[in-house]
Amino acid sequence: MIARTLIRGQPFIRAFATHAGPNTALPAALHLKTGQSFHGRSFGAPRSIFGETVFSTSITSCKNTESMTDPSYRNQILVFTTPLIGNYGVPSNKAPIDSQDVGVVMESEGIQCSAVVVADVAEKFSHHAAVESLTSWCRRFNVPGITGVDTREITRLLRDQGTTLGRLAVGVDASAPAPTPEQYWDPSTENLVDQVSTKVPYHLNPDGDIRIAVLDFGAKANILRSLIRRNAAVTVLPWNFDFNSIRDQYDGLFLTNGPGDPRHCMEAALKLRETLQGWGKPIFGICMGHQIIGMAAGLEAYRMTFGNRGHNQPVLALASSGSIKAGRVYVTSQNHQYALKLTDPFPAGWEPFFINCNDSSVEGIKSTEDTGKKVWGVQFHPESAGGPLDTMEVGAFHLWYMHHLSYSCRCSRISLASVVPTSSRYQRRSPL
Ligand SMILES: NC(=O)CC[C@H](N)C(=O)O
Repeated sequence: MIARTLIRGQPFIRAFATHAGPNTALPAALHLKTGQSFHGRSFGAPRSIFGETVFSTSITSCKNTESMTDPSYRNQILVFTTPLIGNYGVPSNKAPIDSQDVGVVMESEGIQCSAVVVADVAEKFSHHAAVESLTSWCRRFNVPGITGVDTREITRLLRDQGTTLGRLAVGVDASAPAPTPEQYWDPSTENLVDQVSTKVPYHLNPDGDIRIAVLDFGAKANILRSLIRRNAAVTVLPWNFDFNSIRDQYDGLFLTNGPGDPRHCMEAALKLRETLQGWGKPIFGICMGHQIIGMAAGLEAYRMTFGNRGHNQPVLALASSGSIKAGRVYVTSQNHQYALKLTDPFPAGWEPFFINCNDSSVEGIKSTEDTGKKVWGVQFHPESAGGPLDTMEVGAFHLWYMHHLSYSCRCSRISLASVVPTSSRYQRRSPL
């Protein structure tokens, strides 16, 4: 069969034949709260859901399983801008029993996003590690998908109007009228972290040579893997655990990624403020963890109109640290809707570390050297999975200095004013 799609507005015939869905597929419709509807075919679970519609510009379609199992995508309807998804199939999620691993191959036990939107889903797949199709995997986890829609048009809308509440209607629901604006459910009103964080503390690699406590806001498995593969003994704690009561047992504290609005986790930021005042050991956070560190430092978190999702987000380093050099741009993996507000000057004792080259949002913060503290957070995902490894060293270096408990960051800095435009004109549009 020949599939038709559009490349840059021109009809384009794709002459390979692996990806046509079954003709028996149910109808499906993606409705946006802003009034637009897109009609296509259903794949995966035959059920209708509400969620927040977001797009990812990741072009590594074989890594879609890593995005879909990332707990930070919880309750989101994920639109892939890569048109053909599923041709690599889905691997088994069981990690080898004898490895020093976290037990899963992907980023968590199952699919975390609430639905997926794919221009052209592949029913047939081919990869040495694949055990099932995207469709059957989605069905097993009760996650619906829609295919046969123009994801470029949906993405163009989202990049102009911002992340939008949506409903994926499947089967008879697809021909029912679209919901009224009041009927859309907004996941950002809920504390999603509380739904995905571990309920009880647990240990990984207990014989490791440094002891790291991890506050779990919805940890991606690769963050935990990255720590234990560097031989850290890891204790994973619920997001709102009172770390201050046990902090003397640890060499460092790590705050993970996680879904939703960080302001629902103010409780954790206030506890961290206490930690920052009385505990001099290294603290590092990724994405949600970085936002919590920022809120503890006195910065404000806000909801971005567009968010950044993809594995091709450029960030500029403003300070040198380890192998990271001020003035260099790094390509990073990202998945966030919220950010820390850029203020100039920063709160005393803190400085911006990275800045997004597209929209000037804060991509990293760190404690200043004069404070003697060893704290930093990055908005992007240095651990990748999926994404580029450019900034792996940010995490690895941090772990290294956690281990040696020394801190050196004496190189040049770039002033914020020299790189961030004073006008807001660069921030009006999502940079796709
Ligand atoms: N990947 C993450 O940790 C996401 C952080 C937060 N939930 C946001 O959307 O900004």
